[in-house]
Amino acid sequence: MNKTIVLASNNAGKIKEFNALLGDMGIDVKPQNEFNVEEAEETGLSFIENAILKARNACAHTGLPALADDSGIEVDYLNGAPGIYSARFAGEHGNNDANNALLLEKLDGVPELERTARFHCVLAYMRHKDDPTPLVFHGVWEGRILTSTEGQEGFGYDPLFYVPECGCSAASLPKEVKNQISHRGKALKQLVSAFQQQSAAQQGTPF
Ligand SMILES: O=P(O)(O)OP(=O)(O)OP(=O)(O)OC[C@H]1O[C@@H](n2cnc3c(O)ncnc32)[C@H](O)[C@@H]1O
Ligand SMILES: [Mg+2]
Repeated sequence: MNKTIVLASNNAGKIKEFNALLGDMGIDVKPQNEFNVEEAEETGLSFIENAILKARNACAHTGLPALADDSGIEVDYLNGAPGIYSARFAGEHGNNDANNALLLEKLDGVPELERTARFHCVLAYMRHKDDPTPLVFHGVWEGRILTSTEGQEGFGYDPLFYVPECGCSAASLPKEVKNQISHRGKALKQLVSAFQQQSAAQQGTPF
């Protein structure tokens, strides 16, 4: 299964997680900045729409198959915010410290039981820009929002995301553990098994 796929993401944290998870599968994923792909505008109203927009944009610029990830955190007390706007919650795209500070501020004084939240990760894989049947996978990771940051690993909201099954924040988990149980890890496992099935059905012709 040696095939190059463009990874339609500019997020260094995500790219590291993808390399760790897909490298072992013999799938060569190259970030879109290696092809000077311009960032897609995320104008969709759902993770699914945005993931497809990003994948289509990378296919169009490279002529290669592309995989995109649109993800974010849904906080129940905030009626699902920041959701698809997670990267730009505090205004400036990708300012993790500002996003985390704003989340803490909005949940100030909210008791533990009402701080439930979950990460979503939607992956879209497209063979080419006009692919009429993008493959879409969705992984979810349940937890709650801490009252202060904890841990140094990961990226984004990880320092504020308490993982009940581990008894610590996502940013306190070794990366191998996060990759096994996270929203992204779950979505990627579905993708890998779809690739394997397809490859078997096509007698070795990779996806
Ligand atoms: O669109 P690309 O280029 O992939 O990079 P991005 O950072 O803009 O990515 P998104 O549009 O999907 O926004 C997702 C945001 O949700 C947060 N997020 C997603 N997955 C996360 C994870 O595993 N841990 C912590 N925060 C995460 C983080 O703040 C991301 O910036
Ligand atoms: Mg983005």
